Amino acid sequence: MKSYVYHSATATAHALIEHLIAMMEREPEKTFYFAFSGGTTPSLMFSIWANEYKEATPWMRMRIYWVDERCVQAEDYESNYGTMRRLLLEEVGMPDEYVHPIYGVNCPEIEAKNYSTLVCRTVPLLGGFPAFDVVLLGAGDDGHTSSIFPGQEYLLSSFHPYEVSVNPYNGQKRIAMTGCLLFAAKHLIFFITGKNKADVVRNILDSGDATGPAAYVAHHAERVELFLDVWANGGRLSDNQILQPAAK
Ligand SMILES: O=C1O[C@H](COP(=O)(O)O)[C@@H](O)[C@H](O)[C@H]1O
Repeated sequence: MKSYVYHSATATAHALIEHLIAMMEREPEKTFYFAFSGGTTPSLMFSIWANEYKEATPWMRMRIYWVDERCVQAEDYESNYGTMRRLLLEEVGMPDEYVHPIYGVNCPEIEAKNYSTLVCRTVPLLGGFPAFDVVLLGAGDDGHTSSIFPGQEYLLSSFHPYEVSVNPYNGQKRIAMTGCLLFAAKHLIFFITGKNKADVVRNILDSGDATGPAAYVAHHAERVELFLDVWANGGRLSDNQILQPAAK
């Protein structure tokens, strides 16, 4: 596992975008299959990407999928697809045929099956499973990742690519990428910022027992990278430098 720590969420987002663009530049003939997470953390990255890297990004070689979705309509502020569409995809003119949303408004059980079928049909297989080039993950401060919450670890060993999960805090249904795709990804990248994530990041970086889905995935997947801001890393920019929060 490699971790990269930057002095702010903005700097982390810049570094991650540049990392992804560099990855695509190294293979100029290749089409890249991305699965993006939702939540609030990637919103900053989407805005920076649209505003500062529109010309530098090979959009036509990107295929866009989602790690997870909340079962709401795309116009809802909670929609992971709706957020990325508004902040990034519409801004850069990404063609619809390259974008594969999870339809949160559909019956969750049917949508999980349909999306699993779509992913199996369109994402190149490796060892019998669809293998995304990049799966971008976040983590909740309770240790959830994708939409796999603590107590739902059985989804990590599911052979269905996507399954229905439930947000235990409000009963909202979700559609979540499960272990069979998470562990098949060529690059699994966590993008985590903010001091409320420091405990979960410590658990991810700690080689001891994982205490939640995010740490479990990080400990058991290959080629895991963490893009962190200093606050998610417990105030540490490096092993010997501990920052204090700036006074407001
Ligand atoms: O509910 C979700 O939470 C996590 C973390 O979200 P954040 O708002 O704390 O950034 C996210 O990775 C996941 O995709 C999302 O649906």
